[in-house]
Amino acid sequence: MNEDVPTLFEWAGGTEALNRLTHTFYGKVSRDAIVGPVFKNMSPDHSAHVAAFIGEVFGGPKTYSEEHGGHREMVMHHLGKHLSEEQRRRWINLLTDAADEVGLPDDPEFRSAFTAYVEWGSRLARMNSNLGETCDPETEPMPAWGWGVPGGPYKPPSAK
Ligand code: HEM
Repeated sequence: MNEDVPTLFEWAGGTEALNRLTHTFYGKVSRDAIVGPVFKNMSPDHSAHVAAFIGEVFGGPKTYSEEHGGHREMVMHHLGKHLSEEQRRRWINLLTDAADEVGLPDDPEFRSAFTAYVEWGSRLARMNSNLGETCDPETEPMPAWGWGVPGGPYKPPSAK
């Protein structure tokens, strides 16, 4: 990728913005009747860990890999949770609400990449949650997400 192109992590606003996102999001999750019950035992660090995970996927620091067990650990957290499609969809809807509420960039390019990643990741999380012991998390590398087909950050028409 061209060195002048910011990563999704940088464009999102870095660690501080992603922490704001997940903090607001898990507040909504914990109050929600559909998805709240599966998170009733989440740790106080949960939102910071998920922010670190997403940040790393988006090209930020490798904090989740270096300090929180890496991709394998994330997959392991979902095994046996038996998530339903209704719960996954609510998770996505609440995350999108939180993204708007905390003012994550709302340009078409960023939201396309963001939504593609969480749609993909949440479907894998749901699949893994129903796999039980047949899942081998070792074979799943940490994903690295980019801008995708839109091809880079939004540029206002006058800057093109
Ligand atoms: C892109 C999608 C997703 C990502 C990146 C993600 C990431 C993570 C991470 C990093 C953890 C471990 C947190 C920690 O270390 O404390 C975790 C745990 C968990 N996730 Fe996800 N997740 C995703 C989707 C989902 C969805 C769609 C659901 C449910 C509808 C879900 C339910 C859970 C649950 C129940 C836990 C364990 C909570 C506990 O410790 O009790 N995840 N997730």
